[in-house]
Amino acid sequence: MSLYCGIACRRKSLWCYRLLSTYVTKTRYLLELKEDDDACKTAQQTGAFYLFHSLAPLLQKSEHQYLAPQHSLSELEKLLAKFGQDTQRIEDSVLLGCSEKHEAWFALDLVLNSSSPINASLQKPQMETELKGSFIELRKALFQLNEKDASLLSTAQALLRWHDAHQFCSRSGQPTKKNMAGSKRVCPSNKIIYYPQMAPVVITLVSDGTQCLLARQSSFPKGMYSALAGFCDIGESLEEAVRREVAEEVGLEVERLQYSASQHWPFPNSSLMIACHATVKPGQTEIQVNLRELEAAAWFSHDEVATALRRNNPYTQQQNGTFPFWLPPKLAIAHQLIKEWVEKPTCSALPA
Ligand SMILES: NC(=O)C1=CN([C@@H]2O[C@H](COP(=O)(O)OP(=O)(O)OC[C@H]3O[C@@H](n4cnc5c(N)ncnc54)[C@H](O)[C@@H]3O)[C@@H](O)[C@H]2O)C=CC1
Ligand SMILES: [Mg+2]
Repeated sequence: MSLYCGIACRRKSLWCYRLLSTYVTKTRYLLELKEDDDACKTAQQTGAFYLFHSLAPLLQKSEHQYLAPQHSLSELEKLLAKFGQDTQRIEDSVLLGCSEKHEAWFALDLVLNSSSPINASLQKPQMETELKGSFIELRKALFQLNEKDASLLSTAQALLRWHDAHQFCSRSGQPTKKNMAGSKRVCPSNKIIYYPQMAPVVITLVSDGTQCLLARQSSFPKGMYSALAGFCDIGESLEEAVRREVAEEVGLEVERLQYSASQHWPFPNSSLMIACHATVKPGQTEIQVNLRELEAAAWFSHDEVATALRRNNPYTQQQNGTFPFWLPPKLAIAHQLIKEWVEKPTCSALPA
């Protein structure tokens, strides 16, 4: 689908209108909202707001999944009045994206960044009653959201958390000021601009050609195994980070590496998960688990992994008290990486 968006590009003093795709016009519109506070404020008039309470999104339960309700600006203004807050609070909201029809989406945390104290008579349970929903920890709800809501709420939580943690300039100690969209903060005294950041993390599915290596940390839910993951060190390339993480965590050297996909991951802070397949050197498969980082690691056959991917109810404890081997849910990039390997076990191709 494409349309004339009215964005003009100047070429030799002539304005020429190009036929731009819906995606391009949407992207340009969002860029304008990030750069122009007035345009962003105007977008709030027709925008939709997702609400949070101390970084937990407002959700409504519907059958086996959660839905994230949206509120219009006028609904939000009425709610803020009921909660004893100034409508000025709306300026604390952050821009998340927009629909194809340029309805902008925002997120506002009703508690964080709040300069006006919350009406003591209206605490969280009363707010939930008023909002006909519950504020639920994103970690608990993420896998019961549809893909669009999961992605929007992950971005929202990451941005709201970043703003909450960057209220002051690390150079001057003065309060920083958020732009209307929330895409940056500026220190008024020295003009330093702070942008939201993500930490790069490599996640690698190591294979020996026929089996794949999965590991678990003691903090994982019982029975769950995943691919090896680790934060990139400063100065490292992606390839170097993969080699180091695999060596550190399971004492193996990887030889071949293939990029698969990436994903924003909001926990515990904001990470960019970069997923790769890798193969170990032939005959070098003996694992030496680093017990400071992992609880266990093991090689799994193609059949074992394919069966685990089909498992629906992973938390069910077996009669002997153990939990069945299961894998991260569909929305996690680890799941996609493992599924890719099951469908094509010889993924890894490039030298590491
Ligand atoms: N979306 C997905 O499918 C998956 C996501 N993950 C995420 O990957 C991330 C990294 O995995 P881990 O094995 O925990 O990493 P890791 O193997 O690097 O170990 C974590 C340790 O690294 C250090 N570290 C270095 N840089 C850090 C930074 N920027 N932030 C925090 N700690 C840092 C800390 O000492 C920390 O305890 C986790 O946050 C986890 O949530 C992990 C597996 C699957
Ligand atoms: Mg790790």
